[in-house]
Amino acid sequence: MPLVGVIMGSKSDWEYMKEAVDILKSFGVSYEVKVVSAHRTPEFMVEYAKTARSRGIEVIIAGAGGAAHLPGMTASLTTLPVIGVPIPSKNLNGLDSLLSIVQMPYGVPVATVAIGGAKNAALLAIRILSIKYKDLEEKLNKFMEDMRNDVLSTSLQA
Ligand SMILES: Nc1c(C(=O)O)ncn1[C@@H]1O[C@H](COP(=O)(O)O)[C@@H](O)[C@H]1O
Repeated sequence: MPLVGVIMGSKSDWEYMKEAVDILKSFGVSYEVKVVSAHRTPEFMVEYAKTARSRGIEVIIAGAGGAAHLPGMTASLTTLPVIGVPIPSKNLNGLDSLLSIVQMPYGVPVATVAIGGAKNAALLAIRILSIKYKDLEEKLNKFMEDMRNDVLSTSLQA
């Protein structure tokens, strides 16, 4: 049963959202991936969000671009944590996506990452899951240690 639901407004978002899936895979976290659109498939979005918790999903990562209503609308239909990924858009470089996702009204939180920040969305989902799954805490410690060593071992030619 998947723990993370990765959803996106269009298959055109996949080039960005794939990065979240790659991180989940590298941590051995189970996931499902679906195209769900608040605009184009509103009934499916309602069904997806309302059944997610009972199907065993614990965190939802939702990516959308432009008038990015999917993350907020999903958060309005479930009590699960929703992490929003603003997808870089063609005309406004994702600033529209960012503002659509981040400015949620009180009562319906969406944890918004940077424009195109799908990798951090996955890492945040894993941090949330690590409260319950101790093996993930260990893997996160290792990930951070590797990152630290990588930076500290960098030598630049002056
Ligand atoms: N923002 C949304 C929603 C939504 O929020 O429900 N559904 C599709 N879209 C976005 O429209 C953009 C263009 O989609 P197409 O490439 O399919 O035309 C995508 O970035 C998608 O996330």
